[in-house]
Amino acid sequence: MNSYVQVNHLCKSFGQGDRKLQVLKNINFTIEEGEFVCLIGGSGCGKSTILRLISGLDEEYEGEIFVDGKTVCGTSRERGVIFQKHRLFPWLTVAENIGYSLQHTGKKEKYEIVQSYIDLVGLSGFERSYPKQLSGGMAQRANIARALVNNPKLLLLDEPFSALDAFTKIALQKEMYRIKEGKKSTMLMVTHDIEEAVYLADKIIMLSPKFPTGEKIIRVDLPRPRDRNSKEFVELKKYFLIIFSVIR
Ligand SMILES: Nc1ncnc2c1ncn2[C@@H]1O[C@H](COP(=O)(O)OP(=O)(O)OP(=O)(O)O)[C@@H](O)[C@H]1O
Repeated sequence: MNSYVQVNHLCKSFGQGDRKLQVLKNINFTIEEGEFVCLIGGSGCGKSTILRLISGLDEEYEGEIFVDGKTVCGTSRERGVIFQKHRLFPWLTVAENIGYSLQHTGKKEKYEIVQSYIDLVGLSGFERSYPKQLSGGMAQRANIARALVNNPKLLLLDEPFSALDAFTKIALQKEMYRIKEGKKSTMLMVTHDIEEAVYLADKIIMLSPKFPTGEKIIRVDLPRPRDRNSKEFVELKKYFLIIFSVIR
């Protein structure tokens, strides 16, 4: 059976001639339907580039990228993207931002859908607020709801919590996993935070040109809900930190 996402022999360069920079060299991995996968690696190793290629925002590469058995061709509502900084429209309210892409949905249905996502991300009471009236964590919640409203089968997240304070970050990590389980979506998240990866991921893909094939894939089999203070969690985190210190 084919995996939901299949990346085969992926290579990507920027620039040409003397200025050519090869960022990705022979990257291979798969993501199964419903899996939560984290992508980690040193700064500049090409994590965001992989996300952009899978999302279809960048279509120039060598190798193969299949999502749901089809070669990725341009962006699609089936693949939602969440960036580090929210991209809410400042002139629209939270509810209007979340419902923005539902332009062809009837008024009553649209209201119900938007409200259900507002509830899902814990923003009830802030429907009529504007982005500038929200905290960083609340804006990112609205951003997540806006991506989820299209019911994407695959959610691509580029360091979505890195600008948040530690408490908000932990709360949103928990909610992200709850949302993934509830909506049965598949998620690929880029992160610098090893603890975040060990907490969330079913599988961690480490990127480094120091690995023979450009990447190393490690399954995280800790039971859920995960306890950040358990011996197994702390040991796994230490293990990743050691590998990370060698490969970056
Ligand atoms: N549009 C572009 N044009 C030229 N070079 C680019 C472009 N996008 C990315 N790069 C280069 O590709 C490399 C990988 O960038 P990318 O953003 O994928 O890395 P990253 O692993 O996500 O980094 P970080 O963890 O610091 O965000 C970097 O050297 C970057 O300068």
